[in-house]
Amino acid sequence: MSSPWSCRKNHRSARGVYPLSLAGGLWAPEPGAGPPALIAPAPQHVRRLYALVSETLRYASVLEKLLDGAALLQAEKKLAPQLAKVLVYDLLFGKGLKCGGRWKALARRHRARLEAELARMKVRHRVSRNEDLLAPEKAVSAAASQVPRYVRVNTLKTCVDDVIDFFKRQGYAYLGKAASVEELKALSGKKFLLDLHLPELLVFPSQTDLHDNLLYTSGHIILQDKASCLPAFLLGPVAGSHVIDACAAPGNKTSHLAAILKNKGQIFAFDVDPKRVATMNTLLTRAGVTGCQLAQQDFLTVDPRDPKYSRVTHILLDPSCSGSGMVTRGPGEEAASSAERLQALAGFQRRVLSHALSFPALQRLVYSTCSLHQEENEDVVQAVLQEWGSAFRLVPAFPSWPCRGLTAFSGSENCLRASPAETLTHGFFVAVLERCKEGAAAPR
Ligand SMILES: C[S@@+](CC[C@H](N)C(=O)[O-])C[C@H]1O[C@@H](n2cnc3c(N)ncnc32)[C@H](O)[C@@H]1O
Repeated sequence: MSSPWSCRKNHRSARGVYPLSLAGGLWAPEPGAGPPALIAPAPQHVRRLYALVSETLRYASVLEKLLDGAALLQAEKKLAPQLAKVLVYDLLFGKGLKCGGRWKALARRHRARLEAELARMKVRHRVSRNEDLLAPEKAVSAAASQVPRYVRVNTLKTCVDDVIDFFKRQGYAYLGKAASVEELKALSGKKFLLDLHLPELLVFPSQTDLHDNLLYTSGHIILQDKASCLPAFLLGPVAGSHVIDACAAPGNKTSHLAAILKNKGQIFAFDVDPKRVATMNTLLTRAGVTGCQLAQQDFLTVDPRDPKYSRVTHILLDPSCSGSGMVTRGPGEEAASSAERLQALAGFQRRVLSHALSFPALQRLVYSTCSLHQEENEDVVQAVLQEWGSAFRLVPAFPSWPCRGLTAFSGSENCLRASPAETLTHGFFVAVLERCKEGAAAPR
């Protein structure tokens, strides 16, 4: 931006002048045109120049990501980064390039790639307006403060009616079953509702702290986000089933599975992290879970042909992910989801999902992440389904759930997504896979 820009009234390009356009568009010098003739700027052009520069600066971080994504500076080695930002700002967000010559031609050459990158960015951030790209972190934390306190009743130890009575005795007003997400959003003070989607979930205002509550410390209630209750609910094994929880610690979904199974059947729970396994052991005991074999083991090393797992019909797979959907995270943390890290995570997620599908008696599997990234969600599901040919299919996950998978491939709307803004939950993704009747037994 340190170039000696000056303004001129008419729109014609002229060698040797560095004019900025009328109406906020950019005029740029012909490369190699020699030193500019200095033209005294008219006041209205100074205002437009100022507006262009300050708007470019306002969008600087978005523009940097667009330049990176489209690899513009790698493709155009002579293009200075600051000039690139102004050009791209004007091309995509301004009034359209009004400059002539080589810069305009350069920007137009990359237009399709830049526009595609902008479209992808909007899909990733689930926004439709350019403005909304400016401070996604702010938008997320504002939405996060609206996420209610969800309380899952642990039916291994108590029932919904008893918990409602308990809270009423503690001075909370019970407002019945919610009819809409708006009702959840409007909750305040010492009031609570029964959730509209999940039968054993109570909903309190977001500031409600129940960590010291007797029902929590005794394992009668579990403080678990609504989205995180979806995987076990949608896996829905009948009592007596054999189920694997592949990446299980700290075990909220495992104890939910045990509640759905009424402690009848068998859960094989694995986690690679010894500390998390120790915590999980304590929490499962507190929740009254029996019939669960917990192993500190890399799930990828578990042998699907071991006769021990010959009756496993259901698998819950909630692998490590970027966590970009977790709304309690600090604003800077999203930056850690570099392309490299995402690629590594997605590679692991594909391997672990494919491994899970190789259990011979498997009928139904739920894959979930608390990530917003398509790379860890729809893309993983698509790649593994392709790998397995016609052996497994994606089935509609909770058809009445309002927020669906991104349109990444045909059928991806069968997946569901959750977000603070749309479903008043953490950001989350769920896919439900079922074995096809005539399906092949091994991946292609
Ligand atoms: C998202 S967390 C699981 C949360 C858990 N499902 C719950 O609801 O409480 C992912 C877990 O996967 C575990 N993990 C990562 N790689 C693994 C592997 N190869 N085998 C088993 N567990 C793994 C991590 O240690 C972590 O505890």
